[in-house]
Amino acid sequence: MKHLFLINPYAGKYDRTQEVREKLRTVLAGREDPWEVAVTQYPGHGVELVRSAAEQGEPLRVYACGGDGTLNEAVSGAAGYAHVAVTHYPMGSGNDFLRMFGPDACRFYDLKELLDGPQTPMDLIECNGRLALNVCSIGFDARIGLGAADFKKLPLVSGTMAYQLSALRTIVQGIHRPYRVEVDGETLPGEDFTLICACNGRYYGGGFNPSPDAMPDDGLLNFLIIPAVSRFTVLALIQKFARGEAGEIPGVLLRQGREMNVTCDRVSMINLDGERVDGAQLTARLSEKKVNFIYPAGATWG
Ligand SMILES: Nc1ncnc2c1ncn2[C@@H]1O[C@H](COP(=O)(O)OP(=O)(O)OP(=O)(O)O)[C@@H](O)[C@H]1O
Repeated sequence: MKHLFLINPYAGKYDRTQEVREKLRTVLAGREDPWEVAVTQYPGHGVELVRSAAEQGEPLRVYACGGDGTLNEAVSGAAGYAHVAVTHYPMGSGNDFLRMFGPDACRFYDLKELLDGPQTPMDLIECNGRLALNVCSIGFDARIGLGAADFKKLPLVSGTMAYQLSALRTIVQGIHRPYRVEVDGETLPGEDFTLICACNGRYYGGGFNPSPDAMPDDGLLNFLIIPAVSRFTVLALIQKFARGEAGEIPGVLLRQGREMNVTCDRVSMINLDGERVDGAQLTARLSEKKVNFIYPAGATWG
């Protein structure tokens, strides 16, 4: 059994590569299993590194040392390889996928818990030809979260301020847009929507909880479709969304299924586990039991 530690030096607030290397030397001292550190050099490199390690054919455990983007890359590289398993050693700013483990989420910070942890097959979302483990979305949330990058580049603008400016721009430009939404062949009623999510996990965007009941191993995706809301009610919507009460928003549509198709009237930002993909069409399809996920023994997500 080989262990591969995939480190993203750009995750979180500063580069922790050296710190992780030192920790690994201590934690792995005396163990016979071969292990290796791979540091990502550019976005997408993690997928290539994990896939080429998987193709060697021997049993492999991959530890994504970074945030949700790094976990996404590790999972995308490991998907479909039965002899490979992946876990998350959280070092990002959000680390949202792990939040569904509740009080057990903090156990992922202990490498020893992960080294011998059990594994279970989890579903993935195939989204416009890429893979996601957690949440794919389009609409108000994606425009704010992904659009913040435009403001982060400006001088004197902090991270929080970038999100506030992005929220302001999104509200001014219009909260809802015309979309055609279809879930498992059923066209959903309505023409204008605020936000559309396909959830395998439960949290995203730094703790927002669109789907408190989503289970990443139940062979189903949870879809949340929020209709058009006014500028006056958007704050109440955000609060409910953060607390996992989106189902109480008037007119909200909740579905469980295997495939959602969304057509937009223009090329839009699509959120895929916190990463940006642009398109005028979103297809989010269940990819059942596609990756093995390692967790601390006894930790639960049910
Ligand atoms: N060497 C690199 N240079 C630039 N970007 C990189 C490099 N390696 C990985 N990346 C990219 O860094 C991005 C951010 O990584 P990640 O999501 O893991 O951290 P984060 O944003 O701090 O955490 P979270 O998503 O949990 O908030 C990802 O899009 C990944 O593709």
